[in-house]
Amino acid sequence: MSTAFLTDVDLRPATLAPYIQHTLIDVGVTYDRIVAHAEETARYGFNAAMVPGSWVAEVAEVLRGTGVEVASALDFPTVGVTTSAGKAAEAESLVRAGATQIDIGVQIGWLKSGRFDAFRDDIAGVVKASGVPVKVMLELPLLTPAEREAAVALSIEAGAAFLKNASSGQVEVANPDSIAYLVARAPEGVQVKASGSIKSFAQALSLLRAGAVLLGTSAGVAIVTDNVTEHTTSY
Ligand SMILES: O=C[C@H](O)COP(=O)(O)O
Repeated sequence: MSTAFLTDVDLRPATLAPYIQHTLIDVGVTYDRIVAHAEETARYGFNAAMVPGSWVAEVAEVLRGTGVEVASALDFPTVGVTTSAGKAAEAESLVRAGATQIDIGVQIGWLKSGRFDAFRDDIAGVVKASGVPVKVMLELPLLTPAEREAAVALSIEAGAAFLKNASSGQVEVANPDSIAYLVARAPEGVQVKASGSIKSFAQALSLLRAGAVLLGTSAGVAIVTDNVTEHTTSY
């Protein structure tokens, strides 16, 4: 995915749609809501519909033939509670159901306990079992500087396709500094996804300018229609 458009003169909210992963991971999501979300994802031309694993098959069915990706998140929102074997098995079943990308919560408790091999192998197990691009949710604000360095290096070693600053806005409001930190450490072939309370076109643009190539947000429609009341237009 290229960010060449960022130098274009035609920078409008709608041009960001292909960079947005349209997210709906709420408790109690119904069939009607999930189908509407999938249809909306295709209608606005978002990169992917990011949905709970339990609805992946239905979303894949709606999006069949549209070219829109189907993404899901493992061990989320309960980050760090799922076993490695459970994650790998779930990853395999999500891909069988139609997921083409997987985001995963990582075991930062293991990292903080010095269990580096276990931390890496937990991610590698999902990479191997899924065979699709895996995005690692690093929860950067919860890590010390040394833990951040280790988490990034171990994720890359494990085969992560994307480094992601955080799983949600409860952990971090996505910001250009975190994205630049990850971009500076991502080798060729590894990219950066921004996530966490991305609510406005201006904020989205600042994250892309920092080097993110994907934005995970539940406010995709507001961003691409620039229908966000709280932001002051400064782009
Ligand atoms: O990766 C996606 C995030 O969970 C999006 O959630 P949010 O828009 O509520 O921050």
